Amino acid sequence: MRNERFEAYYKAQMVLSEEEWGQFLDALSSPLPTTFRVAGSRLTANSLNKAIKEVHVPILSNVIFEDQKIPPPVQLPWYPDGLAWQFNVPKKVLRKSPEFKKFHSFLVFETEVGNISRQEAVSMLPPLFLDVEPHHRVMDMCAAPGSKTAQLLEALHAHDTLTASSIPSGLLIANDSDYKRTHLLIHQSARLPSPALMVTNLDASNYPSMKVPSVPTHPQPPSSSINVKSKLTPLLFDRILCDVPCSGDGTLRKNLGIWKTWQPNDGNGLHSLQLRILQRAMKLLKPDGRVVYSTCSMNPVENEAVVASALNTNSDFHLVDVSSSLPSLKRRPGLSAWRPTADKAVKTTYETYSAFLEANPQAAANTKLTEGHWPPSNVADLHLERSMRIYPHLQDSGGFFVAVLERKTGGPSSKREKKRAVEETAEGDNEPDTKKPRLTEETLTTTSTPQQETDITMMGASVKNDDLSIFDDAKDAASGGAFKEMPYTFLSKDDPALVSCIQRLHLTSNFPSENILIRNPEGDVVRSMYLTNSIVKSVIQNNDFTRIRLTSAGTKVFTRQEGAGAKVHPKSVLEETKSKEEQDENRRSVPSSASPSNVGVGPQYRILGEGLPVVLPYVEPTRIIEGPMSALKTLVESYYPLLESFEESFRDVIRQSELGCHVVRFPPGEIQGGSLSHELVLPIWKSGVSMTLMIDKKAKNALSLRVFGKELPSTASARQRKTEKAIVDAAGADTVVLDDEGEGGHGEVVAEESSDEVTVWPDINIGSEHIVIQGL
Ligand SMILES: C[S@@+](CC[C@H](N)C(=O)[O-])C[C@H]1O[C@@H](n2cnc3c(N)ncnc32)[C@H](O)[C@@H]1O
Repeated sequence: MRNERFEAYYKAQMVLSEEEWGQFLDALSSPLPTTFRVAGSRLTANSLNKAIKEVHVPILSNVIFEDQKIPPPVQLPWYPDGLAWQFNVPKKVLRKSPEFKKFHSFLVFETEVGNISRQEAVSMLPPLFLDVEPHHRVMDMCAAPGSKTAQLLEALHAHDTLTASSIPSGLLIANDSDYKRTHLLIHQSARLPSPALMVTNLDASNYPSMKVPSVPTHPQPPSSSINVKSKLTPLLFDRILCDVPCSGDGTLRKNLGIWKTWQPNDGNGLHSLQLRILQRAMKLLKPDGRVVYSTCSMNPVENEAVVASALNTNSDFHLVDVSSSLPSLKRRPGLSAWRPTADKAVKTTYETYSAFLEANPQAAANTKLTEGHWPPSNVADLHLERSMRIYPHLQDSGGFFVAVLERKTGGPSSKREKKRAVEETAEGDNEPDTKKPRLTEETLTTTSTPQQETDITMMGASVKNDDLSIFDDAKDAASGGAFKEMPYTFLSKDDPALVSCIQRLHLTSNFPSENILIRNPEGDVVRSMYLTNSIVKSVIQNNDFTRIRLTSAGTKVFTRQEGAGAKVHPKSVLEETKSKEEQDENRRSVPSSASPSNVGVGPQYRILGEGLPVVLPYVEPTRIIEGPMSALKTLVESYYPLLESFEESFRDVIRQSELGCHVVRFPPGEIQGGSLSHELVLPIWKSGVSMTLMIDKKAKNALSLRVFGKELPSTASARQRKTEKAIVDAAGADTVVLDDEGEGGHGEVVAEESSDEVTVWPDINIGSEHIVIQGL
């Protein structure tokens, strides 16, 4: 793979010595190793990582394929806690070696349930340098498809336990200007459900200011709540990630199309948008806050030039020296000299903007090049060497750039100065400033001709004229284009449906029911209820959701259960068969706010599998049923197992329980053919004569593989479900109907799969505007 323009351009930038140049080109033309990260909160991640290290790696260490020893996966030395891995084996080995095939299935299933994230090694870096803590207010300005958002969420959730999720006091707003891609983002982040997450669809370069009530520093008299509205202050962030759209030449090893199309105007055209995004981030940052700017491009015009211009327009900021963080990461310092060009053939490059103008007198009007594309005269003062460049040959990765910026600690120190900085930061920027003139040097980007735009290669994917979503969507978002999301309505704590739901699910009185929202205008209780944390609620209540183009907030925790089995009434058959003591016990758990008229009637809700970790800390401990390994096996292997199929002690407890949703805890244990290394807590649904595990099919598969070492039989599953349901129906009992995701509720559609099918392992391709599903 060669591209003369690419070589001429990068030689002119003097990014590497003669000696390294050959290694650089060799690495660029060899296949990129596969990398993945063990995701989730630290405790679960460490437990799965242990299994990779102690179970999978030893098996994979002795694989001989076609007389060749195949190297096992190795940990990336620089990633904290050894949670990131790399392996480089041909696809043939993954398909044909039984050991690797099994490992591959394990990776696929664990990825599907969110425990593993297939992610390029270098893409894992920016969130690490952002250093997020659970109380931080964080913004991910260009977030889709969301691999870094997932890492940021994990950092917010650092206090999660093995089975329960914490509710962080912080906030993560993940934004992307491409509406479709915000849905990818929502899908991705559903793997780590968080009440602290909001997703918006705005042009980051023009991100509007939001307001939240200021936190009182002294206890307030009760009457002060009247003035809450007047005490709104701009929402500023502790941490902002600007992983901006870029030309993506750092992804050449996997986006091979870039070899054909690469030319210097790719980066030239993106510089102004990148700069505006970074400048907006700097404005939205708290004093002492941190911004990480990153690209998967090696072009200084998209990297050091952007950072230098941003620093020169906001003297409060400096580049942080992070050379001692992640000491095993091999990196090169940022450049202080580079030579842009507008010449597609890269015959000439220019040391200064004036040299360029002198040689091309007409250029000023016709190119996107501005003075800001060149090193500024004060380049030495900016310490661009503190930013970092990752080249592919350094540690067999993609190419990448990261810069860490902070507001100067010696900046506004007195109280008054700090206050002024906050006001200057966001006050007066309340409306999207589409009409405000952009920095004069940058106007050309947004006014580029369609032909110029066609030439731009975005992040590795060739952009066709009608594919320029970043330009279109940015305009759309900034001008408040059509936005068709449903409103966000918080339920009153006394809402009868909510009270009834909480009572039936046996949640404790400290459950934050004031933070439950639904998505419809009238506040009618519909199918799903979402939980947010207090800061998310505050942002929603104090900002028009259409203005901030809010596409998602919080996490879905309860869903209405459809199906005959869901229509439970206090005088259900079961209740009538209970002893008086049991009935009294049930009544005692009704919260005091629940009036007799609104308890036990109306729709049945259940806790969603994905919402359970968030709700678990609030489930009445005495209501959590202890389950044996044999029960777990039966629940995993069958869809509607009859109560008779469970061992006696468990069966008796279940028989005594009400119809509806229950939470079962399975302690670590062993059974023939299975071993559970750590506690598991799962939602089940009890119908008249059967019981169903309420997790989706993918999660069930991952569980089966992890605990019982085998995948569920794929060809049999749909048929098996129908047969089991028929048996249950024949017994005259109500069943809960599993939906197409296996989560229960919408009717049943399960695709039959061919057992020969090669399962694909999704790759969230950071180097592309598009999510790429790749078979290995
Ligand atoms: C490099 S990708 C982000 C990758 C992402 N951070 C991740 O790790 O998965 C750049 C993203 O910026 C979005 N984008 C482009 N222009 C934008 C703008 N003006 N404002 C916000 N997002 C923008 C693109 O839609 C794209 O999803």
